Amino acid sequence: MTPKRGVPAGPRVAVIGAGSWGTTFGKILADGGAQVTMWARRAELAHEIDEAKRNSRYLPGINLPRTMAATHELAIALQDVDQVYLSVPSQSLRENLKALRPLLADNDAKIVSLMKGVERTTGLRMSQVIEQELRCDPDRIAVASGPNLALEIAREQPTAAVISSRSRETAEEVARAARNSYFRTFVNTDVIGTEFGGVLKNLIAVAIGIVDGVGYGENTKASIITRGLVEMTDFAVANGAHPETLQGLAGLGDLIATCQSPLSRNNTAGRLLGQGYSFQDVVKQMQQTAEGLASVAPVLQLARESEVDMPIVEQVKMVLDGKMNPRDIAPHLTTDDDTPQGERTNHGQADGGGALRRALQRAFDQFRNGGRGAGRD
Ligand SMILES: NC(=O)c1ccc[n+]([C@@H]2O[C@H](COP(=O)([O-])OP(=O)(O)OC[C@H]3O[C@@H](n4cnc5c(N)ncnc54)[C@H](O)[C@@H]3O)[C@@H](O)[C@H]2O)c1
Ligand SMILES: O=P(O)(O)OC[C@H](O)CO
Repeated sequence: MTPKRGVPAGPRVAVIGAGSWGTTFGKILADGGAQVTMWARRAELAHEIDEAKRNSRYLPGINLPRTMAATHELAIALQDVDQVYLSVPSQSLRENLKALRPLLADNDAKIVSLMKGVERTTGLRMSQVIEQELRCDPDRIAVASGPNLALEIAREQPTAAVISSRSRETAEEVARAARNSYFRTFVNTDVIGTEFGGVLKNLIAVAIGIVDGVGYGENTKASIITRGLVEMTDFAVANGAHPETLQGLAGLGDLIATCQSPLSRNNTAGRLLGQGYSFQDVVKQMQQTAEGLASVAPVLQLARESEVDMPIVEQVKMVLDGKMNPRDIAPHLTTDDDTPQGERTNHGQADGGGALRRALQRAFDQFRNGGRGAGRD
């Protein structure tokens, strides 16, 4: 790792994971004045970023800031850091945190998740996995989300995102570091809604990719996006989120970007499925992380537990499992083929307010438990 030239005055930060999003976020932070050290799994990639200021595999054609350093040694990346940003595939987060934990034992740095998946084996959100593995105060944890296609941001196209933490102070501290002339950050304290927005839009983007691959047009896609937002909101609210969060950057905003863009890996994976490739072929062809593919099953499990209908996500699972012809996905946008269903526009009204009622019941149970429980953030 070379010494940093013209060391900036901002916070010292480490970014764990040097794929397309980790590297782009490192650039956002460095361009905002932070002292950034990237950690890459492969020594050659760390060397390329550190020396050539390029990441040719994940961000071809992008020049990285001169002040950005990189290493493949975790201990070096984490030395005296104020903030740690995590950007590895969601299914590998837990194993990575086990390696981080001893190195962060004497450090109360803020920990920020940049990931948009849930853990397949537990159904936990990334901030919950962080809390468990690092055994740290949730007030130190934040998540970043929004319509954030890495390559567009690496090209410095103007973009907004939201930083969420149970502690508004933490959210603001992270938001101050993660902003610059082309990247603006808002804050909220709805960690559940912010994380689920990012997870769920991936699943709807897979559905959009599927119908695109089949050759259906804009009516089909608009129908899926609109009904998809209803599913996202019902699910998130039933699991403790605020409905407004799903109307914001981490919900609707990200849904639009991911469903519209050929840069989206989830959208691309769906398109291949729609063109007739099997799930195994799609996984083989994907060079980068498409989180939606691993999140479908745990999300549906959580949906069943919280009694939320997710007809679109159910159909994505059936296509992934080879149990539904992609051409058949669109006619099944409702759960009931015989009785016309109400198109409710206020969350929680589709089932007579059931989702809202369950969320209130959970809040009440938690209150009775003295604040302990799953919906703490
Ligand atoms: N790319 C985007 O536009 C974007 C935007 C917002 C959020 N995200 C989220 O960021 C997260 C990371 O995505 P990405 O786009 O950077 O993925 P990517 O596929 O571009 O990069 C993943 C990185 O993780 C590394 N990696 C793979 N397995 C690993 C393991 N077991 N341990 C440690 N490192 C491992 C890879 O070598 C690579 O450097 C995902 O959750 C994704 O949903 C991505
Ligand atoms: O490429 P995707 O599908 O992982 O989407 C990237 C970002 O999440 C868009 O906000």
